[in-house]
Amino acid sequence: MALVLLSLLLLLLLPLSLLFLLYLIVRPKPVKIPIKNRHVFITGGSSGIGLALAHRAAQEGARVSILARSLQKLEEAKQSIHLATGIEVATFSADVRDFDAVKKAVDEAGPIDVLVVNQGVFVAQELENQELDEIKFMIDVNLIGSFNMIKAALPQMKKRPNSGPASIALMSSQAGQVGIYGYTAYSASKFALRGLAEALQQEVIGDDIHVTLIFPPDTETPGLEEENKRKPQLTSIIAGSSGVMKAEEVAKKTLNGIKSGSFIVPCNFEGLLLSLATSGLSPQRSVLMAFVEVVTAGLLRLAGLCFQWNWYGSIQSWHAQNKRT
Ligand SMILES: NC(=O)C1=CN([C@@H]2O[C@H](COP(=O)(O)OP(=O)(O)OC[C@H]3O[C@@H](n4cnc5c(N)ncnc54)[C@H](OP(=O)(O)O)[C@@H]3O)[C@@H](O)[C@H]2O)C=CC1
Ligand SMILES: CCCCCCCCCCCCCCCC(=O)[C@@H](N)CO
Repeated sequence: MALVLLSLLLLLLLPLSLLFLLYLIVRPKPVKIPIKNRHVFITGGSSGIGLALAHRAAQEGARVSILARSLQKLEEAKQSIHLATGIEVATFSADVRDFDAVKKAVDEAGPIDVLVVNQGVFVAQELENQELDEIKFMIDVNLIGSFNMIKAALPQMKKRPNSGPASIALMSSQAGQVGIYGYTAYSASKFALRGLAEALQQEVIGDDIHVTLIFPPDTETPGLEEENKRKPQLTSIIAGSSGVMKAEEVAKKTLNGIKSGSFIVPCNFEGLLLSLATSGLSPQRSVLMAFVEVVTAGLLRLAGLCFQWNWYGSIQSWHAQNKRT
């Protein structure tokens, strides 16, 4: 018994002292990215999570710009935000796949303090049945569109006049942390954002720009409603492990994550476990979170394996059932 306790103590003390040493060497400074009176530019801000975020940012006194394709949806969003907050948001109609259009919008909007790259499209289907056009569509909008946005906004962001810290936030998905049945193209597009973000953070930290990656679970939005009309049963079963959130809740987590300059922002409890289990070599500003990552790593690998076993069990029984009928 005493031996077990001693080894447990050692197990905790070792990472703790290592982290303390690291802390002494690195001393991460906490960041505070203000929102009030700053220019927040949100792509996909006319619907769902982006719209909820635009509402929230406006409420907190930001100057808000939203970009999306449909003029009608943009106009409706503008009116709903005006009705709720009395604030006029600027709207820009552009397709993120069109760099020139995006560049024009960004130039018109003026220097950005907080860029939220949130536009995204998703159609769940088995790769075998999904048309290549649809696969390319998701990669183009979710990934190349994000490159276009960042490339267009970055030069101005670096020259921003009010010299407070700035933020580039990317809306990934829990399907960007773990591959899910039916999401080959979508998961690929969202995993890719992480590579982009990790590399970009090293490039822009010198300009006091902080990169944030948000990983929501299924979220009640017009986009999800559309997706649910044709979703493989197994996609729903596996994604069901993480429940469904409201767009407003995700928007709140997102804005708080941006303000604290967090690199990774989980949105619910399952998301926290998932982020800990997949922390990899991502930057971590919070010493407390770093500690939690280190001491829970082994256990969370076990938890992750249990989820995988469970999912493969579901896949197996689904196949067994579908052969019988
Ligand atoms: N809802 C969910 O379950 C989850 C969503 N996410 C991610 O959150 C983000 C927002 O999703 P959600 O709110 O559900 O989506 P919605 O479908 O409700 O809204 C998508 C927004 O993106 C805009 N958009 C789509 N394509 C383009 C384009 N080519 N150029 C410019 N704007 C575009 C849309 O406007 P318009 O069509 O007029 O262009 C709209 O404003 C996405 O990146 C999604 O992958 C992550 C996890 C879960
Ligand atoms: C250590 C163990 C952690 C376990 C928790 C695992 C839960 C994973 C569930 C993943 C759900 C993915 C939903 C994607 C939603 C989305 O992006 C779409 N609605 C848009 O297509």
